[in-house]
Parts: sequence; C-alpha cells; structure tokens
Amino acid sequence: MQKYTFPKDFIWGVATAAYQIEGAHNVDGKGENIWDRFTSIPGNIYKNHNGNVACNHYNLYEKDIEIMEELGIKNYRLSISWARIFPKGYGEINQKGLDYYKRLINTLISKGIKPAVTLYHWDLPQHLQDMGGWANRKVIDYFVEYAELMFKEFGDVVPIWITHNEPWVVSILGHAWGVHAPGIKDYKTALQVAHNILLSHGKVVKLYRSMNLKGKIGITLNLSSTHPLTDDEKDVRAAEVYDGFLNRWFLDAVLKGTYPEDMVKLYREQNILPEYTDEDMSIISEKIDFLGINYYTRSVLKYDENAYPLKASLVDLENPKTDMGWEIYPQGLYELLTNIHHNYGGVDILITENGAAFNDIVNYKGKVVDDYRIDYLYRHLREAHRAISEGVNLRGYYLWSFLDNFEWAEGYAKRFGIVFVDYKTQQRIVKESAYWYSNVIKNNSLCE
Ligand SMILES: CO[C@H](O)c1c[n+]2c([nH]1)[C@H](O)[C@@H](O)[C@H](O)[C@H]2CO
Repeated sequence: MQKYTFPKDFIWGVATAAYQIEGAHNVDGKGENIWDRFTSIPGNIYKNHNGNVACNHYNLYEKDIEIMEELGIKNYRLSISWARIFPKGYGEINQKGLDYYKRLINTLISKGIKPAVTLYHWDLPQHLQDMGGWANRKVIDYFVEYAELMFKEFGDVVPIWITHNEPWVVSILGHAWGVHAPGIKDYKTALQVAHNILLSHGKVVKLYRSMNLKGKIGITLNLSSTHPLTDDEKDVRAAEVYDGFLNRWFLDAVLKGTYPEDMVKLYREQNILPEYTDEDMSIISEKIDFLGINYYTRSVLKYDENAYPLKASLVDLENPKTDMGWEIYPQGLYELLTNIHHNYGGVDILITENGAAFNDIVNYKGKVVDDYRIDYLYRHLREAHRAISEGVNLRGYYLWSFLDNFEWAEGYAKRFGIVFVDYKTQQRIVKESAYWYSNVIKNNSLCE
C-alpha cells in the first residue's frame, strides 16, 4: 500500500470563521456588523438565513474544542469578530467580547491546540460601513487599532496571525458583484476597497514587527489555477486576464510590491484603477512569514466580448463537482503551489482552506458516511504532497471546515464540515471524514 508521509513538523489543522459559527449576534455587547445587516435584508441570503444563532459556538465552544481534542486536532484557524471587540469599530472596548476570546483561546491552549487567528474574515462593524467601509482610507487606521489590541492581548500566545481572509472576495463579491455584504455593485469602488485592505494588511504586518512578537504573520488569498477553454489566442488571453484579476493582482502587490502592468493598463482603460502611491505599495509588500492560500477549484475561461470589465467569462464544464457546483480539480492545487513557488521566491505557504460541500445525510445508524468528502480531501492532499516532494515550502494545511456552518449567500444549505451540525438541536455528529482526517494527522501521512 502506497504511503505519502508529510514533513515532520507539518501543521495539520481545521478552520472556521466567527460569523459562520458563533451566533450570539447581539449578545454581551457585540456591535452590529455588515453581515448582521446584509442578512437582515430579505432576498440577500438563501431562504433569508442568517448568522444570529449559526452553530451557537459562542456558548458551545468548550464542547466543540473537546471534539477537536478527541480527534487529535492540534491546530485551529479561527477568526475574531471585530464588532465583538469594538462595537463601533474603534474607541470603546467591549470587555465581554474580549473575555470571550480570552476563554476560547485559553481553552484551546490548555488542550494543546495551537490557534491561528484571522483578524478579518469579512465581518466589518456596521458603524464603519456607515462611514464608507473599506472604501474609506480612515477604516485602515481603525483596523490597525483593532489589530494592536489583539496583538497586545494575544500576541504572546497566538503563534500564527492572518491579517485578512481573501481580499478579492471582500472587494469583488462585496463591492462589484454585490452578492456579499455590503452588497455594492461598482468595480471602481471594489478595486479601491481591495487596495485599502491590502494597505491595512501591510500596516498591521509592520505593527506586528514593531512589537517584537515571536509568532508568524501572513495574509490569506483565494487563488485558483486558470485554464483557457481552448488554445484559441482569445481564450488564452482571457485566462491570462482572469489570472491577473484573481491571482496576480494580489500576489504581486503583497510579494513584489507592484501591481501587474497588464492589469494596471486594463483597469486604467476601464477607468476603474484605484488610487495608490509608491509608498502604499512599499507598505503592502512588507515581508510576510507565510502566504495563506485558500484553494477549492480551478477556473476555466473563454473570451467573451460582452463580459465587463475583463472580456473573459468562467466556463461551467460537465465535470464532477461539489455541492457548490465547483469542479473537483485536485491537480489545480499542485499547479498553483508550484507556480507560486517558482514565481514568488519560494515563499512559505500554508493552505489555510481546502474542503468540499456535499449533501450530507445522517443515516439510520446516526452516522454521516461522507466518502465523497474523504475522496476530495485525499486527492487534494495527494497533490499537496506532490508539490512538497518537488520542493514547494508548504508548511501546513487547514481543512475547511471543522463544523458545518453559515455558508454566506448559501446560508445553511451547504455543508463543508467534517462535523455535522443539526441546526434544530445544535447536536454535533462527527462525520466519517473527521475520523479519516484524525488518522492522517496521527500518522502524518496519506495511505492509498
Ligand atoms: C472560491 O472559494 C473561496 O476561495 C472560498 C471558499 N470559502 C471561503 N472562500 C471563505 O473563506 C469561507 O468563509 C467559506 O465558507 C469557504 C467555502 O465557500
């Protein structure tokens, strides 16, 4: 039987995010955030679901951490809800919110589970949105103030920090396509938001360095290997442009301190280029300790004369898909990892999200036999191992997600968890994929 062993100190973890699991949306002094507001508007979310209760992790975190401990999970990526700490986004601190995260993080550490904290996973305090949100450069300063408090409170016990989760999703889905909070549909605003988020990232990295903290800090980008539908030069160009739009705009800014020239030219021609300075770019590219990558699927592109602003459209192929409709394409992870390794100086990489939604059911024995998810995870970890064997500095993998949770615009209709959540009873059922992953962690290897 073929065995694929990972490096000795490889980080095996699971991931979640505050708004998707905590619930307690207006409890203990938490301020309103943009997802509380966005989900309260009928029509925005599948069946008007919201995160008001979610997995009730705010109250059940000890039970959830016990499950992690039983599974031998030693690393947990979580996010902090900014509005629980600063209800208005700045100024007055909500001590009960701070105390919750102290309890949560101390419980993890007491169980030997290392936290990796995402400072921003999409849940901007609504008060800041009311002043323009990320399109307003002032919000950058408030993010730095929030980060500084988090570093002061938890900097000595949290070894891994992620400034932002997926600036592309925040900017494009939230400010160009309008399908995420705050529901704006304007590309110029979206690209200015992306820039301001990247600038806030760089400022927080500089702050972290100035505080002489001993952990590692990075940013998480959602990346996807891009493929032309055909070898027609128009399709090839469409894939290149989409690669610039999704991947290179962010990778080049963070790791090279420049925006890619082809995209600057395109955005300038479309009059959607953000305002920025050379100093901004220098700050944005402050050296990071790792690049976080969220990978789920590849992107196949075709030329489309009518597609604004890229003249490129995603193609939906008739290939095996997850419940999200995303093609299952494990080799795309290998392509991405090797491309980044070769094009961006061998930066250390953490896969901060990879996983799959499937239509899980609880069988007559009360079990969730999610073999499809095990197959997805196996195939992607196999590609990760291939990349490592070819020299890629891949240091860890956080599975998305520990719990079934609120899947943004899809509400609770999509289950990504390795632990099933019955939202009516809040009962947890450990899925077969969790036991499988527990073995991978224990053996630090994949077995065919
Ligand atoms: C194209 O997928 C994105 O990279 C992506 C997928 N996902 C994400 N980003 C977010 O970081 C999570 O909050 C989602 O729950 C998760 C599953 O949808």
